[in-house]
Amino acid sequence: MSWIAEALLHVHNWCHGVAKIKSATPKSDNPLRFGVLGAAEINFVALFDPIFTHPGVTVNAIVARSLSKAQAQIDKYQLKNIKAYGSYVELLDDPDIDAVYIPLPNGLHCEWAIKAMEAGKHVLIEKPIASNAEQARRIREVSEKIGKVALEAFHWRFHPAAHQVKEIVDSGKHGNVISVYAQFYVSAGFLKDDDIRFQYDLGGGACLDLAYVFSGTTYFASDDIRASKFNVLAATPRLASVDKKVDAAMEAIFEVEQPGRPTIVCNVSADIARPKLFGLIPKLWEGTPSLSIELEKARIDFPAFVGPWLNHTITITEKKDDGSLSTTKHTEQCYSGGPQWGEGRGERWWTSYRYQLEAFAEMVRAQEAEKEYAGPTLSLDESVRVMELIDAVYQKADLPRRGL
Ligand SMILES: NC(=O)C1=CN([C@@H]2O[C@H](COP(=O)(O)OP(=O)(O)OC[C@H]3O[C@@H](n4cnc5c(N)ncnc54)[C@H](OP(=O)(O)O)[C@@H]3O)[C@@H](O)[C@H]2O)C=CC1
Ligand SMILES: O=C1OC[C@@H](O)[C@H](O)[C@H]1O
Repeated sequence: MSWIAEALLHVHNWCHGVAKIKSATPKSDNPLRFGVLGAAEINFVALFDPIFTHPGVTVNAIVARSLSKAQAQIDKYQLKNIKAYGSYVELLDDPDIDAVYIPLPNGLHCEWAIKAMEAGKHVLIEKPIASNAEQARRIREVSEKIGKVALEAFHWRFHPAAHQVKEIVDSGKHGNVISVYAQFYVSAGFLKDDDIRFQYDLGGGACLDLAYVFSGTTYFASDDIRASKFNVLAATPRLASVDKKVDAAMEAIFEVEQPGRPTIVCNVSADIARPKLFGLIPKLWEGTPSLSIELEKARIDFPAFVGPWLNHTITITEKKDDGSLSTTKHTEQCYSGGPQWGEGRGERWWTSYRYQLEAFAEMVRAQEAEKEYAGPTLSLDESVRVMELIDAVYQKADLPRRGL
């Protein structure tokens, strides 16, 4: 599945001349040294590519359950000066590793994030942070106790476009938020039946795999997610043919209640095996994620909210007095700087993963220097709240929580 993101990234990098920038990026004397837990498909897009343009970060080791698989990934991407390991514990024992990236199946995130922190490493954990809220709380507890950074890799939250939309919403200029809608579909056939996403024991299911729809709706609906109360009103799954505990698709409606604000209704729709048209044609036109925010005086459309680095638009359509949409529209884009990074930070060509890496590296440096990190972030409290919402959706749908 990640081959699609990788192909798009190659086109993006080619269009922006990133190859030259990569070869012209020297590494600092004291870089943050990453070890990668698993030769996962997503490694190139989410970690290697951003590292190539970050002067302060290197990848120093990859481990796979078989040494030859780790070595094969090193060879495939022509990575230099990297150790290959054949046992996860061996990598965690390596004193030359400062931080561990965890692109394991969701059901293994919690176990290995905790083991990595206990081995003295900071952790960047692929989304979703864990299989359920209880596991997410355990990660938060260990991170706080040991004093290591643990960050959920919801990369879209680090892109300036997301911050721009958030600022527009929070400005109050368009009134209160009434509702938020988010969808993300993957066409049937893109994921094989034995994919980790269809395995209950590995934390499979549309809600967890496409958790962006929960992260997106709650981010824009909540002033402070810690003070928001979520009530799941409806959750309708379509079960996977390979395992009836796994949601191939989920449609859910939930309310967000917060002090001093009108209740907001959120609708989410996620599908990891979207049925084809006439059973034959993948509905590729439905393939891009999308998100819309209905406010009292306007509607904001932020399609491609998950991958704004490729190309995005933020369209604000004003409403007439009767609440219907007017023809007055305004479209903007934001690829660098923005309200949270600030003027001059980032580049047009930075992917959301590159922004995420920038933030993670700064968080680690701040933590090590016992300083406050003030840049864009995604707190473990937010990660826990999103997982609590997903647990509640599974409960409403009469499906077992993952990770039991
Ligand atoms: N941020 C993003 O844009 C994306 C994030 N993701 C997330 O990344 C994670 C990995 O996804 P993806 O790269 O597609 O998955 P892959 O199946 O390619 O990778 C999963 C890795 O987990 C390891 N693994 C360990 N135990 C098991 C097991 N019991 N069964 C299967 N694999 C195991 C394998 O490692 P080994 O090499 O040791 O055999 C494998 O490399 C998921 O959490 C997913 O949600 C995925 C795609 C995009
Ligand atoms: O970005 C993504 O796209 C498709 C999903 O299956 C994947 O896990 C997700 O992170």
